[in-house]
Amino acid sequence: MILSEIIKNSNCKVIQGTIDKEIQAIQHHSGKIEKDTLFVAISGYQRDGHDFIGQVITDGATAVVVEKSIDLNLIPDDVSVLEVADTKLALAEMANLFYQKPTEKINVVGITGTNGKTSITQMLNDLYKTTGQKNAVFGTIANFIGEEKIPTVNTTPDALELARLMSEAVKMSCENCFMEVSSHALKMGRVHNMNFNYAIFTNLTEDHLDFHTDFEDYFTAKFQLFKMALKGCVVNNDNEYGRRIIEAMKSHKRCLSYGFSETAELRADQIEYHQWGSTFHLNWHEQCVPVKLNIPGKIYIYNLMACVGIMLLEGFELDAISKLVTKVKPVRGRLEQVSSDPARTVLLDYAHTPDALENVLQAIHEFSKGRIIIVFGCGGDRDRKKRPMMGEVAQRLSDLVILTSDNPRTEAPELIIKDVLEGMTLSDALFVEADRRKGIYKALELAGENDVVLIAGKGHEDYQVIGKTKIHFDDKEVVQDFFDGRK
Ligand SMILES: CC(=O)N[C@H]1[C@@H](OP(=O)(O)OP(=O)(O)OC[C@H]2O[C@@H](n3ccc(=O)[nH]c3=O)[C@H](O)[C@@H]2O)O[C@H](CO)[C@@H](O)[C@@H]1O[C@H](C)C(=O)N[C@@H](C)C(=O)N[C@H](CCC(=O)O)C(=O)O
Ligand SMILES: Nc1ncnc2c1ncn2[C@@H]1O[C@H](COP(=O)(O)OP(=O)(O)OP(=O)(O)O)[C@@H](O)[C@H]1O
Ligand SMILES: N[C@H](CCC[C@H](N)C(=O)O)C(=O)O
Ligand SMILES: [Mg+2]
Repeated sequence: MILSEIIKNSNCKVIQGTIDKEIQAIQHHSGKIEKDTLFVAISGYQRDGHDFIGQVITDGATAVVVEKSIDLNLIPDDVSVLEVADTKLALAEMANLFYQKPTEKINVVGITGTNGKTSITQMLNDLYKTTGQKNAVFGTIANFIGEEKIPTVNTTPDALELARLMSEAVKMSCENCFMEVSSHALKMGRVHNMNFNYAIFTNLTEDHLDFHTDFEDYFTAKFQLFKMALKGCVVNNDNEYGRRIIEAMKSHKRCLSYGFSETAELRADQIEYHQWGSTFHLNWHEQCVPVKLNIPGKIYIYNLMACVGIMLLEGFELDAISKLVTKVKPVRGRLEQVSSDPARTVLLDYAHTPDALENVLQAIHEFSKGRIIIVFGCGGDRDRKKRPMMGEVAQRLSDLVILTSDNPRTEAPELIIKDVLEGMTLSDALFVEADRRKGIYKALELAGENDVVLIAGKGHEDYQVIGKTKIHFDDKEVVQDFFDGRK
C-alpha cells in the first residue's frame, strides 16, 4: 500500500522524504523488520522504539513514525520520517488502514470488567457456533480464528496485532469476533480506532491498582468501551459501576441491563444450584423461559445473561436462545473438575482476585457436602492490595487453607505470602507451603471423602513465572501425578 494512504487518518508532519512510496509491512518491533517496512517507534515501559531506528533502517525499514525529535543527520535521505503526537494511537490508525478497516467487516463484541471476560467470550462462541456462525475469539487463553488457535502474550493484543488478526478473521469468513478488552488495552490505545458493535460490562472489583492510580482511573478506562459501542451495550445492573454505565448511556444508545434484581431488564430467578450446573428462569419483558446451564455457580448465570443480552439485541428470540444454552460447555480452567477419584472433588479455577475467589468459593458452598480445602497464592509484580483481601476471603469461606505461590515473577515468594498473611489469622487450619506442587500434594493428602479441593489462581495456565523465567507448570498435571502416585 502507498504510504500516503496508510497515514491519511493520522495527523502526521512529514519531516523528511516522500509519502509516495510503496510499503509492504508495518512494525513496531525492531526484530521483525522486512523490506519496505513502515516502523512505528513506541516509547514503552521498558524500552524505547526510537532507540532502534538506526537498526530498523539497516534491516529494511524505508519509513519511520516518531513522537520525539530525532537526529536527522543519522537518517539516510531516502528514508521517510513522519512525526505524530502519539505513536501508539498512530499505530492503531495506520494498522486499521493498512489492513483495510477489518472491524467494519465483522461483528465485534467487546467484553470488559474485572472478572468473567474469558468465560463470556467462550460461552458466546458456543452459542453462536450452534446457530451456524463462524467466530473469532480473542482473549487470555489464546486468540482463536474459527478452530485455529494462535498463542498470545496479552489478554488484548496491541493495535497492530489486533488489526492483523481481525483481517485474518475476516478472510477466514468469521461473522463475529468476541474479544476481551482489558483496562490496560483501553488505557494504552490498543483498541483505538476500532469498530465495536456491542460492549459488555461484567463487574469492577479489586485488581490492577498497581497500573491504575485508583478505582476512578480503572473505571474511566473501562468506560471508554461503552462510548465506542455503535449498536448497544449489555451491562450488569447488580454492580454499582454497571449502574453508572447504564445511567450514562441510556439516553445515547440501547443499553440492556441484566442481573438478579427487579430493576434489571433481563433477570434470572427460581434458581437451583447443583454440582453439574444450575437451572433457573430468564425473564425479559413479558417473557419467561426455563434454562439449564451446565456450569455451576451464580457467576456463570451472570455470564450467561451477558451472552443472552447480546443475542436479544441482535434479534434472536428468548425462547430460541434458551434452547441453545444446553450447548454451552464448561470453560477451560474455570471451575474445571480434574479429579479421577470419585470420593474427592478437585476443581481448578482461575480466581486471582478477591471477588473471583469469594464468588467461586460461594459457588462451591452451594453444592459441597464436605469440607472445602483451598490451595492458592497471589501473583508477583501485580496489585499488592488484593493479597490480604484474598487471604481473608480464602480463610472465611473454606475449612482448610494451603497458602502457596502463584506466579512470583520478580518478587520473593515468601514476601508475597507475608502480604497475604496480613489478611489472615494463624490457625491449625492454615498451612504455608511456598512450593506450589508440594502445596497441591498437601491439599490432596488432607482431603477426605466428600471434601472439595479448590486449586485457585492459575486455571488454564501451563507455566509458572519465577523471576524472569517461565517454567512448565500445570495444576492439572500435578493433580494427575498425585493420583498416579508420582512424587
Ligand atoms: C505494562 C504493559 O502492558 N506492557 C505492554 C507493552 O510493553 P512495554 O511498554 O514494556 O514494551 P517495551 O518492551 O518497553 O517496548 C517498547 C517498544 O519498543 C519496541 N522494541 C522493544 C525491544 C526491542 O528489542 N525492539 C523494539 O523495537 C517494542 O516493540 C515496543 O514497540 O507493550 C507490549 C506489546 O504490546 C505488551 O506485550 C506489554 O504487555 C506486558 C507483557 C504485560 O504484562 N501486560 C499486562 C500488564 C497487561 O497488559 N495485561 C492485560 C490483562 C490484564 C487482565 O485482564 O487481567 C492484557 O491485556 O494483557
Ligand atoms: N461474572 C463473574 N463475576 C465474578 N467472578 C467471576 C465471574 N466469572 C468468572 N469469575 C471468576 O473469575 C475468574 C476469572 O474468570 P475469567 O477468566 O472469565 O475472567 P477474566 O475477566 O477474563 O479475567 P482476566 O482479567 O484475568 O482475563 C474465574 O475463574 C472465576 O473464579
Ligand atoms: N491477567 C492477569 C492474570 C493473573 C493470573 C495469575 N495467575 C497471576 O499471575 O497473578 C494479570 O496479569 O494480572
Ligand atoms: Mg481473561
